[in-house]
Amino acid sequence: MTIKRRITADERLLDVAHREEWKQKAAWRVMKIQAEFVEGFDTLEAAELGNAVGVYGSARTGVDGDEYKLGIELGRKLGEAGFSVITGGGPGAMEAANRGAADAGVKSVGLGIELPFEQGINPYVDIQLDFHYFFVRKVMFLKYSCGFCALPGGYGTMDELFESLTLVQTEKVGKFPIALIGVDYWGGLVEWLRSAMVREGKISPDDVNLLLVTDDLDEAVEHMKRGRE
Ligand SMILES: CC(C)=CCNc1ncnc2c1ncn2[C@@H]1O[C@H](COP(=O)(O)O)[C@@H](O)[C@H]1O
Repeated sequence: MTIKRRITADERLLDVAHREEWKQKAAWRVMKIQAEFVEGFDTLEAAELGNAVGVYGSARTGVDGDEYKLGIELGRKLGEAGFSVITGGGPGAMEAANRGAADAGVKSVGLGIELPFEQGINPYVDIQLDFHYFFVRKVMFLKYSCGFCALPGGYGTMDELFESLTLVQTEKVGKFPIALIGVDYWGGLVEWLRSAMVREGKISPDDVNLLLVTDDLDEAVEHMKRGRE
């Protein structure tokens, strides 16, 4: 099946090719962005998520592999520990974590995003939001989670991870545990943080300790409990 490419709201806002259109419709777009914030806050306040953990991870994780099983297990263990689970609502690792949360009977949230090639929200989400703008969606992740777990992922996962890390490092958010699940996958990145960023003085040695890197899901869940109210 071929999926038709569509122009997204983010693209219209950011792409220089749409500058003329932006000039004419700037005020309307700002209102649309505002409406997206209002809708997000309203829905997630009404959802009464309690303590929730954001789970990031690849949209491309296959349903038949060990990584997908790991995602289900993580969602389930977080749920059993009393956390709601928030993901991007897409396929792969997001779907796995939502599935585990649904198995555990806790609230399973999907912050969906409009993309040029729409994939749709995964079926294990019970509270669904659909965003046009990545930046609005990121605020929701951060406002309604008390910690994050990152399963192996690509650029999208990195973006979400480093946004969270920057906010913790700059003390914009307080206690906010972050766990990277998968020593083999993440070990090289953490090694590079030490050998390049710390060595060149771009971050302090303690900044690396803002990340827990583990294969042990129980350890990750215990770590998340440090972010609870
Ligand atoms: C196969 C494909 C491109 C599907 C896209 N469908 C998606 N649906 C929802 N969130 C997404 C999607 N792609 C990326 N993201 C966001 O970026 C992260 C995954 O990006 P990546 O696959 O690691 O880089 C997720 O945590 C999610 O919040």
